[in-house]
Amino acid sequence: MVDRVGVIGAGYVGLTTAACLTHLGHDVLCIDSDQSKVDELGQGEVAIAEPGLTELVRDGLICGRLRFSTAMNGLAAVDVVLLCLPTPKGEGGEADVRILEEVVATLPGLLAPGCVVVTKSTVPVGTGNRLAELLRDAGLPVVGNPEFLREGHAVEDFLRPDRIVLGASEEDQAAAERVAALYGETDAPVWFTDPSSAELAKYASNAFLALKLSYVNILAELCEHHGADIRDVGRLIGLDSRIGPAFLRPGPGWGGSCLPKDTAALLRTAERAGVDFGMLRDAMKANARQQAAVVRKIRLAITGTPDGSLAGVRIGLLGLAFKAGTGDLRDSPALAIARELARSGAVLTGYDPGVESAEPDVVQVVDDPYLVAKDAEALVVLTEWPEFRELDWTRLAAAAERAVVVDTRNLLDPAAVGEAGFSHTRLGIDGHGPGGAR
Ligand SMILES: NC(=O)c1ccc[n+]([C@@H]2O[C@H](COP(=O)([O-])OP(=O)(O)OC[C@H]3O[C@@H](n4cnc5c(N)ncnc54)[C@H](O)[C@@H]3O)[C@@H](O)[C@H]2O)c1
Ligand SMILES: O=c1ccn([C@@H]2O[C@H](COP(=O)(O)OP(=O)(O)O[C@H]3O[C@H](CO)[C@@H](O)[C@H](O)[C@H]3O)[C@@H](O)[C@H]2O)c(=O)[nH]1
Repeated sequence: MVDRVGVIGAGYVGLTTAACLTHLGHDVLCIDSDQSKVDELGQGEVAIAEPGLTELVRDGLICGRLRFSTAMNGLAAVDVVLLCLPTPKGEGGEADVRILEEVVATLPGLLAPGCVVVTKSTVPVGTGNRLAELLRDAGLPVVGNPEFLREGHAVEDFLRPDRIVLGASEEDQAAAERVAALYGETDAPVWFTDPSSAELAKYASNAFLALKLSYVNILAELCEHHGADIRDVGRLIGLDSRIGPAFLRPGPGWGGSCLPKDTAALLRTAERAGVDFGMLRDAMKANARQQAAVVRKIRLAITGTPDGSLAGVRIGLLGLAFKAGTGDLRDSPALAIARELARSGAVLTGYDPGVESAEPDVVQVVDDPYLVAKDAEALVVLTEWPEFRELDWTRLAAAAERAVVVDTRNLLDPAAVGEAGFSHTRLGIDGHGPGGAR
């Protein structure tokens, strides 16, 4: 069945949702309060780099089933409206749902009775029940449908998700069925549950990933103390089907627009409920320590001591985004490390295939990876873009003042950087065993 769908918010989640639902045959009106974004999208210009997204947006515009607007009144004609609004980190760590609540408060005056209101934003447990109560008198059923897409894989994850979660009260089950039908034929398990379970499942999923990552980052440190290799340790624990191989690569810390804010929000939820979720607090602390440890490694590689001065030292950064495949700088560990290096007096140049500009007082962004090496005393790989492996390391060595590379993603080919004369610092690989020199 073709539905007339409204999507509010045209960011990573909203634009992907709008474009993919159009692709699945629906008629979609996508609303955003940002006039310039709406104008650009109406011209088929997509500012975020997501494989396949621009094509889907343009296909939708051409066939006339995808429209963009800032005007909410067009929503009067839709059967389902999906809320894809920001829920940023508020004071004390909890999710700030004010934008969402302000928009929801306007819906009874805008939507036709029977229109299904769907929360795709990540919202704290209890939000769905509260919204359902608020909208019941207006005859608007509410369904929670948390989104699990990853940046850089947004379209693929939306169209082929691991699961579709629908959280609704007993009386809104028919509405939940209607939302499930939006996705058409799918191989994914479609799971109907209550609103609170759907909300908690979303936070629990991100928090579990964060726990796994902090675990592997600490293991990498332990590997260094014992001369072990984190790649082998990760592979060997990942072969246990109960653990699985994903999310076992150490790095400069986990970041992005979701994991940091969602772990903080879940911790706050637990604190409010009087539930001790100390392991989550520890994982967050370990993440902050990881970024500090990387800064110490960089100091050590350049000055020979973990506390050495970086005043006036030129450092080239390869990668600024929080992970490869995106230009997103929100809560990027790479940028946090850059800030710390800049605070210590280092002079930074950075290149990232997805990033055109960052914080000018921290790092000068260039559009050529070889420029970051110019007169640098060290290169630091902070984001795992595969193309960094393919760089001409002899050329980089020639441009640099000193051939020193700190590879916080264990990405580079040791033979290629070694042959070019670089000293190569990695995470959890090159330790010297107990009592060895560090
Ligand atoms: N980014 C992800 O990978 C991802 C994945 C799953 C879930 N989520 C969750 O989805 C939600 C949205 O995240 P996002 O990354 O898409 O955010 P985003 O910041 O990329 O996009 C939000 C959009 O909402 C618009 N907006 C803000 N206020 C508005 C208003 N009052 N009316 C209309 N539009 C308004 C903004 O202009 C922006 O375009 C959050 O709750 C997030 O936690 C994000
Ligand atoms: O082995 C690994 C895997 C990931 N990371 C880091 O972990 C962070 C998070 O990566 P990822 O989860 O891929 O980022 P997001 O695109 O923010 O996606 C997460 O957050 C989204 C928003 O809630 C969810 O929808 C997704 O399911 C969830 O994976 C990044 O800094 C990565 O560099 C590592 O350091 N090592």
